[in-house]
Amino acid sequence: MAVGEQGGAAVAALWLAAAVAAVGAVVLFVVDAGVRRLHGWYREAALGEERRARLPPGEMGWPVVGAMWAFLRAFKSGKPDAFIASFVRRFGRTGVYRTFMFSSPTILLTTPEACKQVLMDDDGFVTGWPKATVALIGPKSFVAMPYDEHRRLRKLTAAPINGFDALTSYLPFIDRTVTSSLRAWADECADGGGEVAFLTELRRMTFKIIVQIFLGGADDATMRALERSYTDLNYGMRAMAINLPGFAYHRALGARRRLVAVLQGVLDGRRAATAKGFTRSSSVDMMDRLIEAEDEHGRRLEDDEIIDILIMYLNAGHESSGHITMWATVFLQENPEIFEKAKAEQEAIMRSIPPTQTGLTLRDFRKMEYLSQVIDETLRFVNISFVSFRQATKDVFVNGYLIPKGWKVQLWYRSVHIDPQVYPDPKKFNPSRWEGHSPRAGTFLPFGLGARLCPGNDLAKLEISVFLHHFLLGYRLKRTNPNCRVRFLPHPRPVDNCLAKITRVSDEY
Ligand code: HEM
Repeated sequence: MAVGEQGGAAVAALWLAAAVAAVGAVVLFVVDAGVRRLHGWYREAALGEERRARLPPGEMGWPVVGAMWAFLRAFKSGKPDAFIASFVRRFGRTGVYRTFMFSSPTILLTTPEACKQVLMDDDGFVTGWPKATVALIGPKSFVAMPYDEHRRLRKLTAAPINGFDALTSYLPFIDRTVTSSLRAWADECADGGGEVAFLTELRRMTFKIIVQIFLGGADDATMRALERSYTDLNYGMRAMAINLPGFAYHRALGARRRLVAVLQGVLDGRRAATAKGFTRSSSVDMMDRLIEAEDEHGRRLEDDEIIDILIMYLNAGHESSGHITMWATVFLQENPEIFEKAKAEQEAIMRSIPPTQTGLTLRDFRKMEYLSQVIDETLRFVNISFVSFRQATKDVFVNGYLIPKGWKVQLWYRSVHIDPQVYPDPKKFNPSRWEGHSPRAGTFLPFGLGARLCPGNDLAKLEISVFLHHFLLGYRLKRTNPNCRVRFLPHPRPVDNCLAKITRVSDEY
């Protein structure tokens, strides 16, 4: 073949390949659009025309996965806000969108007003955690409990954690645990120039505190076993529910089985001791309260109910507090002006404490106004609980759009906290924005709102404040990888768990 002919054949082949690719792309586009439309029709047809017309904008996406890929992609690529931003871009700033996630038709709510309406409507909504999460936390815990049972057990368990008397009684233990932990880490870093995984250590510390409150403490081996299991449990919480070896969800189910076994062992020990007539020397803890609790018909809780409530509380009671303590410390250390202002406040508080007083009191804690602003700003900025789950028990209209009975609802606290209309310059860490500012209802939701408001909110703030108080007065943190990548699932954290050197800077410590 002549050279000219060869060139012509190559060009023709290129044209053919381009034509095949173009046809392929069109076919893919048509198939993709068709499958999405079919899935939408399948999920929405039963609503009938009138109700369908009132649905918020959005789409169901592909069967089975829906928006899960987009959600995981955004969070795993370090751009969590890209997920909701894509709804805003495609469907407008309605603040209410429909989609398909965690195997269910779902409504996403992203504005303070919409979140507040749903959180305050106990008649129209119950909790709606994905089935896979319920299987991990426990079907008999608060995440899946009927309304009346939830009210009763919440009352029973919340008062002993959050009231003035409860906090006063926990404060000395928190104070001791914080000071001894800081001292131990500084010693470890001093010897041979070592480092600590600051987040891992903080999670251990907050876990120790919550185990003391709920189980009256535990030996080191039990504590480590529980802690490790909780780490696996949490990784599985926001992962795809694939129960196959090698997947996070599979490991999390194994972790739950181990947690049940450990807690069953503690419970059996308590029951056996009671049967033999032994009385415990230490004071009453949450496990005792749950064992003794009776409803109005004299019914006591079964072992599996007690264990599920404990698994939930022990998890909720240490993960978020540990993470927020780490971020608040990091932000303080990264912002010298904020650090100095917070430190000056703590020094003033120390000067006001009478020499006869040992340790901090709740009165001192109440004087920590600026530190409280630092913590609120950290809660807003970090968005540790970025979303909450509900399910509609009847048709409800939000912002003029229908949430059909039975559909799941996701409340995007994260979107509320980074809305520039609510928080000007939202990507700036600025504790002073809280000075003299009482947030409008629904605009600040780090602990949720309404009947499911976090029962540990005051305890969490107390723990974090006590830690920061001692840190500001006696220690400094130097991160090994200050620009370390942040992973956003299950909670925002640096991938190196905040590897750092802790240095003691005051002789008082
Ligand atoms: C900084 C720390 C914490 C944060 C950011 C946080 C956040 C939250 C949020 C947003 C909710 C509401 C979930 C919803 O609306 O469905 C919640 C519920 C809950 N939290 Fe916390 N929490 C923290 C600390 C604690 C502590 C220390 C405890 C235990 C002592 C605790 C125990 C619980 C429990 C049991 C629930 C479920 C309440 C219910 O369904 O009635 N949390 N938390």
